[in-house]
Amino acid sequence: MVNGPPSYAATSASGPSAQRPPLNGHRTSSVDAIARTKILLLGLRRAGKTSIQQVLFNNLGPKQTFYLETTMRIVKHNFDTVIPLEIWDCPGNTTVETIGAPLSQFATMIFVIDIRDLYNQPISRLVEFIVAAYQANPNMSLEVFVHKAEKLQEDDKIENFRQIHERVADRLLDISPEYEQVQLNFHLTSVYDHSLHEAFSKVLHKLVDSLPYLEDLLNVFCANSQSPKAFLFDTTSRLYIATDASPVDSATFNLCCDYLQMLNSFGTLYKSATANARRPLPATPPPSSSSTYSLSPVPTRTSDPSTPTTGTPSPPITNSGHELFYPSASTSLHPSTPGTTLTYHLITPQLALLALLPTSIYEGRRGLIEFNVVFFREGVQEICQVEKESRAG
Ligand SMILES: Nc1nc2c(ncn2[C@@H]2O[C@H](COP(=O)(O)OP(=O)(O)OP(=O)(O)O)[C@@H](O)[C@H]2O)c(=O)[nH]1
Repeated sequence: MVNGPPSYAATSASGPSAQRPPLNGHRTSSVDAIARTKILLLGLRRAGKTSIQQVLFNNLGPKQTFYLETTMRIVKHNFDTVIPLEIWDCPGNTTVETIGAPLSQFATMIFVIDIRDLYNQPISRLVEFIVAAYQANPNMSLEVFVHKAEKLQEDDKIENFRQIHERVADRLLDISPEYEQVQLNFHLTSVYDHSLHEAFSKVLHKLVDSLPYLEDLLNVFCANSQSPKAFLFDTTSRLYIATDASPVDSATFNLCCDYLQMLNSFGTLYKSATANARRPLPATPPPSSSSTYSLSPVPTRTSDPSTPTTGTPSPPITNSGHELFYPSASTSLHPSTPGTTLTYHLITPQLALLALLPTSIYEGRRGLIEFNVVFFREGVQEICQVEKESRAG
């Protein structure tokens, strides 16, 4: 049974603005004067740092990374999602001394190690950075991406991963027993599958102060829509910003990633003059992000529940003719009864709700699903607004 519209009164009234924890590791960038959360991307030469940044945030195809040039100096990349990020892509020879900024400025340090690199050098460099980062800011998230994982067979992959983990822990312990308590997070990643997206999503979760509120909204949406799983995705990077309380299984996550990729790739094919005509556009477009989608205003109700959309996306909203996004779309995953439908609803210009729904609910109770989406959207937009206000100036 699908319930009525959820009430977000508690979340809104006492929520993000009232109880927000202080922002950690945020500093105002001199360029756009908003507090960007800084992420340090480190690792030896050819480890895959630039590939990671480009695949996630610049829509570069995994095979295209082959042609990336060596990074010679630190490059700062801005990316706007639910929080504004500043990612520092460092050259392979960067050391604690040459980084040119206090480590306390960074909210997260990601160190990339090639999974086949079991030698001393990357581990020594990693340990050096961990010690310096821990001393500068014990609350900094320390993440290790054991990268290019797809290159090895399953057994070797696990074994190398374990060895890298063990060697880092041993080296830290050799320096001082104090470092036993350092919280290190290891992830197996590759640009050739969605492991990179899943790992980076987990990194992002630690940086989003409003995560509990977003999760609450997703839990309410799932409960009221009989959805077994729902994600709030960043549409461009395909990182999930939050999910409901049920466990994330990689197969579902991959499916959502693939679906988003398909919508992103085929977007231009669905360019529709009628969509333009239906929705008034602002006289001056809002400031754009590095997202490939435009920052158009999101209507409070994006699709007409009476129009079936199963299997095909709704016409996209376009802004200035070349950038566009879909207000909603859906696809049937298991055509046989009872069946599951994967739905997509744009929530803000950067964020989309992807939810699994029983097909019978999706087809029989569309009005209520759409109604729940409207309430979810209002909650998320309010949270985003609070995030934005807290960082402005
Ligand atoms: N097999 C595989 N190759 C990868 C992966 N990620 C990156 N590469 C390759 O690794 C090589 C180096 O990638 P880069 O992104 O330039 O590495 P980097 O760490 O930025 O290197 P520097 O700029 O020299 O510091 C390229 O040929 C990429 O195609 C991966 O997940 N799997």
